[in-house]
Amino acid sequence: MPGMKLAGNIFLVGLMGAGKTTVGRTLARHTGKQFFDSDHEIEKRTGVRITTIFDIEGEQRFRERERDTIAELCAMDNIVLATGGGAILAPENRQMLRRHGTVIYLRARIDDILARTLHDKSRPLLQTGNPRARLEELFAQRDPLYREIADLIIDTSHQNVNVLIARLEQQLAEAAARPTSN
Ligand SMILES: Nc1ncnc2c1ncn2[C@@H]1O[C@H](COP(=O)(O)OP(=O)(O)OP(=O)(O)O)[C@@H](O)[C@H]1O
Ligand SMILES: O=C(O)C1=C[C@@H](O)[C@@H](O)[C@H](O)C1
Ligand SMILES: [Mg+2]
Repeated sequence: MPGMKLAGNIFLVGLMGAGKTTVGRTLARHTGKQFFDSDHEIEKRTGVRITTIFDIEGEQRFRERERDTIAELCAMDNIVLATGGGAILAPENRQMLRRHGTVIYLRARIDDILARTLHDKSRPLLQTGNPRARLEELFAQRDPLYREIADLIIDTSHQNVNVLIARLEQQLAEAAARPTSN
């Protein structure tokens, strides 16, 4: 729904391969907001890929970089932000995202995520012998956290990206028209 008006920031959360980057770019174009991706910002700042940060510094240091980056991006206005899949692990990030914008949880089935990420080596947490088991663990741990902060939950399975975005924009417009309940 190009031209739709929805004030403020929109934050996309969800597992790797849920479509945050893909959906976020288009949503930003349709809403006239600036698009950011926290993973890309971290890569820009460090000058290296996420996998390299994991290899050299470890996941914990990556999470610190991610926290700093999320805090800076949350201080902006009128942006669409695709967050890293694990950004919601830190309670500070969850609080920050809730406070500073509308949070959309893109929910995907494990089978879809496996298919979408099969040939992509850029996600260090999936470079294991059994990516399905890893994804099941991540889903069990994170689904409640994504839900905890979500204003909207969108199921992305069996959805062509364009249809998905149209539905998402319709729900956002409906949510914006409703009196706030929280
Ligand atoms: N609804 C969809 N249907 C089919 N393919 C999709 C859909 N959404 C995204 N994809 C494809 O899945 C892949 C992963 O999408 P994307 O990179 O946007 O996910 P992400 O949530 O940003 O992942 P990450 O957390 O790892 O950055 C891309 O190749 C994208 O084209
Ligand atoms: O799910 C995760 O923990 C991650 C997802 C990606 O977006 C990257 O932030 C990184 O690969 C870690
Ligand atoms: Mg992404």
